[in-house]
Amino acid sequence: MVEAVTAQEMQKLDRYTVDTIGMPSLVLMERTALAVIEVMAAGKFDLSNVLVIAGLGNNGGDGIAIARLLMQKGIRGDLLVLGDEKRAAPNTVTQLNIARAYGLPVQHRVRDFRNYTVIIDALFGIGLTKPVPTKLGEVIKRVNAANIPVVSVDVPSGLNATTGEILGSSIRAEATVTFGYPKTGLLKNEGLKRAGDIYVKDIGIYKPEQLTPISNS
Ligand SMILES: NC(=O)C1=CN([C@@H]2O[C@H](COP(=O)(O)OP(=O)(O)OC[C@H]3O[C@@H](n4cnc5c(N)ncnc54)[C@H](O)[C@@H]3O)[C@@H](O)[C@H]2O)[C@H](O)CC1
Ligand SMILES: [K+]
Repeated sequence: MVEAVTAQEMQKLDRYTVDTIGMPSLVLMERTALAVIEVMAAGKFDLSNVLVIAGLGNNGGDGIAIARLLMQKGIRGDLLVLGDEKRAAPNTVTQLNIARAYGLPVQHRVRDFRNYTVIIDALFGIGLTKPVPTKLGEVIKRVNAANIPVVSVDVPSGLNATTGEILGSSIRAEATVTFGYPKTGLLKNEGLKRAGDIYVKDIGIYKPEQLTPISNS
């Protein structure tokens, strides 16, 4: 497995890719969504009724893009956005506008998680640094109690992506699709127990030392 990175190291690589390489962040977000779809389509998950749970940060933005792509493939499911949309990150607002423009309904509450065959967890990603707000902690507990397979986007929500410690409460995932490099928090402490199968997907973010042109010798 390639060398793992901390949340900060990943955020630095993200900024380098956007600011120095010039890759638009929405393109990276679309690639994260396509990467998760690729894993979901590999046949290990029952896609009869998919629930995407999205937060307000860019992890949520990934989730909204995933929900839109699933709908456009004719997959039955729902998108649940948790939090006040007015406080969402800019790219997450953009993803919400795109989803609605394509006709995807956006829900803000779901009564029973047990109606779904798989849940995609896009509540929090590597940006979570403080304990999960109480209400969202309750949702995480209800998701875990529903015993439905969960696929986490980048990191199981509620985990510190660097230390693998739980910040209040955290999702227990069947699988985690993480981007660019494994996160150190997926490989130790509670992270190791809650990440499930880890898929590391290339979205075009590389360490500068790995950018040396491939010599056509
Ligand atoms: N370089 C990459 O790997 C890319 C990663 N992407 C995705 O972006 C997230 C990281 O996004 P960020 O905005 O930094 O933070 P999080 O989404 O992890 O959110 C945590 C942050 O947001 C607050 N928050 C979120 N939802 C709520 C809510 N409902 N109520 C209150 N607060 C909320 C939370 O408190 C934290 O402060 C990374 O994991 C990837 O999934 C990019 O999409 C592409 C490039
Ligand atoms: K997540």
